[in-house]
Amino acid sequence: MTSPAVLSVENLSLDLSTGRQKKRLVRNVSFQIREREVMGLIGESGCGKSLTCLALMGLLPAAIRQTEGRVFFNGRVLDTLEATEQRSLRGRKIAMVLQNPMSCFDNIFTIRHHFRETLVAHGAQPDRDVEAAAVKALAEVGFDDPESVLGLYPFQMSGGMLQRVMVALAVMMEVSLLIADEPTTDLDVVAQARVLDLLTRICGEHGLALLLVTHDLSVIARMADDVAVMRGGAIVESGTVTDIFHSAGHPYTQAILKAHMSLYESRLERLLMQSIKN
Ligand SMILES: Nc1ncnc2c1ncn2[C@@H]1O[C@H](COP(=O)(O)OP(=O)(O)OP(=O)(O)O)[C@@H](O)[C@H]1O
Repeated sequence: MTSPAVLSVENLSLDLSTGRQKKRLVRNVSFQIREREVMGLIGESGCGKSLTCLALMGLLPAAIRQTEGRVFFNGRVLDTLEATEQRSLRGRKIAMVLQNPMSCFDNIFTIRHHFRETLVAHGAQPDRDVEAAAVKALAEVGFDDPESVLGLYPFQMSGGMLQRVMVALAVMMEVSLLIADEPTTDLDVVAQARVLDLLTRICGEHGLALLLVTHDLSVIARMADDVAVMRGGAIVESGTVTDIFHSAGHPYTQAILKAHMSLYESRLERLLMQSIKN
């Protein structure tokens, strides 16, 4: 029996509207993510991946609006919920990990303050045992000394550490859906592997669904169950990773798979494979 959809996006369209400019940036995007499923979203730069994620979080820039379509979260239409209920749901049940996590933190407040504010923003009592919940979540995402992390300011932490704090906030809030928008882009390879391992482990242990945006097809091959390919604001092809990678139907998907092979099926990869075998 297939598990129910945590997120269901139906014909989502997003339009830019400024004084002079009107433009459709995302058109008729539809996909579903089920419990415990990892869905990859790939596509060329500027095709609308991040805007799609921001729309799901209710965080679109002021000039961009959702003009068509509906988003269901656990069977409930997000748009028809009261504004406060929507805000509460997004953040309490849906969390996002960004490529540039610094933009999500305020440098003048400690990590402790961010944990406290997140809980309070979603209706918890400020005197609840924030400290214990935060320490537990920070330990879960691999911090050896979580108590001391609570006293740090964001500017004292690396991008990889702040991403782990974002995942810890999601763990503490017990979200059901995590959206990771290019979580490895700004990291060195060791930190990349650490973040991907962390996402895999946390999603597995907590039964989260994951929407993973990346340009890296190896990451999709390794982590995702399904994949949707975007181009020019629309999804041109979607299906299981096995189906799409084995027999891509759309010329754009075929082109990116071919480009990936020519880039990475390289001498370096062969040498690495040999050294692993030896
Ligand atoms: N605040 C904004 N105002 C106007 N246009 C915007 C804004 N944000 C994004 N866009 C435009 O919307 C389109 C989609 O942008 P988006 O950031 O979603 O692309 P993307 O697929 O995530 O790209 P990348 O892979 O490079 O991150 C682009 O043409 C971009 O220029």
